[in-house]
Amino acid sequence: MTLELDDLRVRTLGECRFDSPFAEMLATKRTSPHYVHEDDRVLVDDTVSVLLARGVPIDRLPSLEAAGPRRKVYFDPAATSVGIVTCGGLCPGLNDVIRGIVQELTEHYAVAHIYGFRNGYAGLTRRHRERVVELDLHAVRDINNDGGTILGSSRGDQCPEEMVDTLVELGIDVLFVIGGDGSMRGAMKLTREIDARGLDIAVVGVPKTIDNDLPYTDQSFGFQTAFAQATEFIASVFVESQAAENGVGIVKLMGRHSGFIACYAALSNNDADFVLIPEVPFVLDGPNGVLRRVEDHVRRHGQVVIVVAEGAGQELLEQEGRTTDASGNTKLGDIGLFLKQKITEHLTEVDLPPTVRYLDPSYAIRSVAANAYDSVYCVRLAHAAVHAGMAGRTDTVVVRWRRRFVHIPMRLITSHRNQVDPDGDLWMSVLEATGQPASFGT
Ligand SMILES: Nc1ncnc2c1ncn2[C@@H]1O[C@H](COP(=O)(O)OP(=O)(O)O)[C@@H](O)[C@H]1O
Ligand SMILES: O=P(O)(O)OC[C@H]1O[C@](O)(COP(=O)(O)O)[C@@H](O)[C@@H]1O
Ligand SMILES: [Mg+2]
Repeated sequence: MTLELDDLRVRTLGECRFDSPFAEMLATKRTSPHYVHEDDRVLVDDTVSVLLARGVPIDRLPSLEAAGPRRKVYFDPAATSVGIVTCGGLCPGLNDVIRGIVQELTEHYAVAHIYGFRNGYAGLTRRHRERVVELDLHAVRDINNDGGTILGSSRGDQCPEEMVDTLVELGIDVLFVIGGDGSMRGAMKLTREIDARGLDIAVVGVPKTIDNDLPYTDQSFGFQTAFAQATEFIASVFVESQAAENGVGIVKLMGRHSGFIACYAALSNNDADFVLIPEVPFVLDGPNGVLRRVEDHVRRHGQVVIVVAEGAGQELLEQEGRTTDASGNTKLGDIGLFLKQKITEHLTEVDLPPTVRYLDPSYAIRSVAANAYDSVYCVRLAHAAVHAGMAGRTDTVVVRWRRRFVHIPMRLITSHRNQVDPDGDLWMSVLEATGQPASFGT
């Protein structure tokens, strides 16, 4: 997708007329290597060749609005009510984001009310309206020490009209949606309904994905915590595989469409000999197939460790009878167990009867509390989201792009999926670290 500058402009509800609590602090600030002024913009591209190829003046290059506090805000803080909802799969750091939003809104903007909706978009429906909780500093004090989300989450479609009725009933001015691609699609339906009714409600997203598969964001929050957890499971099967004759360790990791968790976890301690991800198809049979390569490795080293992303090799599995979850995500076939079976059969056939250690840590990598790095990242995203909302930005998501916090239009975050580029440097690092071939098969 070729982006033009105008595709990157975020929507705003109107002129910012109220004094911001940060006005004094910002009065003398100018752009520096470590700060981007609110009137400045951050470039999307960062290579000379791409910038030159655009062939436009610098001020027409694709660029993003800087996130952060404004000197003036759109909403009168003392009269502002805010809602927060967390949707979709869990991710380390959800509580940190909630906490950061509540603290910033309370301590600096001193808004009138902060409401938490329970269990995702379901919490905005009529039947769950009475379960809305009021959030204050006390309610969020220690929540960063826990995984999950104090608000709960859910998948499954809800009616935008009904959800907007709830926002109106509670007098919500800004809704913060912490969620993934599905949540942002839902949030865009909310803004469409808000626009249709001519309401003055801002919707600001904080992108969440354990798989790191959302575009226009350096790396999603919680991802680092999750792959660090995954590393422990790889280390376990490595130890087991070393201790056994023809030891085979297999770890299946989350990653429906993108193999980032598998790549990073595998690189982290370099115990993996093969990494299989959705972005790089593979074949099992033949002289260059996975089975022969695994066999060669076991012959040479006496053991092997394979890390497989759950979405890898789906084309090798039975496609019939595939169902979808409540949000419409296709349920995947189990590539981990399939590989376990095929590798066991193959090694037994070639007289290398294996001892297989198979781990599927599944939810164990995403249900933990965020590590210190992710906690910092979450609180900074939370602050950015609050500033965006108070400044009347809507249909907008806050992200970190090339280490700067910026605003992007919500529709861009759902425009495509971030995937491991088989021609990119991450996959090259995986190939270097594992020594596996660039492709299996022909
Ligand atoms: N196209 C869509 N339109 C409206 N709501 C959606 C859409 N896709 C998902 N949602 C809703 O967003 C919420 C979270 O979506 P889901 O796909 O489960 O997780 P994620 O946000 O992590 O992608 C669910 O309540 C789901 O029904
Ligand atoms: O069982 P659930 O809750 O549907 O979640 C499982 C799936 O969600 C994912 O973590 C993706 O979710 P996110 O990218 O939205 O975090 C997949 O990797 C995983 O298979
Ligand atoms: Mg999703």
